[in-house]
Amino acid sequence: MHVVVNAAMSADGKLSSRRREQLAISGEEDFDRVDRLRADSDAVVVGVGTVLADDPSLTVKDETLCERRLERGESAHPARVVVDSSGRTPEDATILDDRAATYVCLSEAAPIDSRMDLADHAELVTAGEDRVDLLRAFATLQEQGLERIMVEGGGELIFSLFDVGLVDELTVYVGAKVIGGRDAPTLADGDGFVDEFPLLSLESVKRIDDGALLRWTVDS
Ligand SMILES: NC(=O)C1=CN([C@@H]2O[C@H](COP(=O)(O)OP(=O)(O)OC[C@H]3O[C@@H](n4cnc5c(N)ncnc54)[C@H](OP(=O)(O)O)[C@@H]3O)[C@@H](O)[C@H]2O)C=CC1
Ligand SMILES: Nc1nc(O)c(N)c(N[C@@H]2O[C@H](COP(=O)(O)O)[C@@H](O)[C@H]2O)n1
Repeated sequence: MHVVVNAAMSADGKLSSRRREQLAISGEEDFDRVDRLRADSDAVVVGVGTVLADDPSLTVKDETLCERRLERGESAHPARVVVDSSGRTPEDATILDDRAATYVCLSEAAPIDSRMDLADHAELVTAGEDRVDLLRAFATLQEQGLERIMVEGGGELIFSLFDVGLVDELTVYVGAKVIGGRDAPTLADGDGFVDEFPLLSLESVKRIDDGALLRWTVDS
């Protein structure tokens, strides 16, 4: 399995404002790059915080890219995965529509009613007692044939993935705006590291739109 985290942040490291509403930080060229990355993935993963804030579709937007996937014998869109310990994904969330397969990763604490509602629209993966055990959940996804994984956020999930050592690659688009706010989400939130910080090797820097795309691999 190969896990790429991709996100867009402001020049001051924020993924969104303190209102936690979806904000376009990427420009047109970067959104096209993200679309290509999705098209080259088996699954696109987000945390339930992103589903509740953004109601994303996580589908491939460019029809030519969908057609190329079909020609390769793949589904038109990669699978979508929500990491959602207690089954808070709303039943009418766009991510549960029938455009692509969806997996919801739950913990054992998820109530039976939520499970039954979600099971009508998604494959359920249960891992962990109170919180999703990411190592076990990702191992189950791999058993389902999902090898090329793209994680699109948000900051809580990204932190946890670094914490358990699941991230192979990090691509960050740094946009030309300052958002600020101590309560605004950043690229890696969670409890934060105080030692044994994950270390990265810078692989490339590219100007895109009016910002910069940074690509790192994660040191083992
Ligand atoms: N600019 C960008 O590229 C992006 C921006 N965003 C923005 O980020 C914000 C959302 O980010 P955020 O609030 O951090 O939410 P996340 O999408 O990271 O979801 C976090 C939630 O995931 C659930 N979860 C389950 N298991 C775990 C685990 N092991 N580790 C971590 N989380 C787990 C938790 O909820 P529970 O305990 O209920 O399961 C947690 O609160 C929004 O404002 C959105 O617009 C989001 C994506 C990309
Ligand atoms: N790459 C990138 N740049 C931004 O500026 C963003 N705001 C995001 N957000 C991510 O994209 C998801 C929306 O996807 P759909 O258009 O609905 O398919 C959103 O939920 C974030 O994960 N990404």
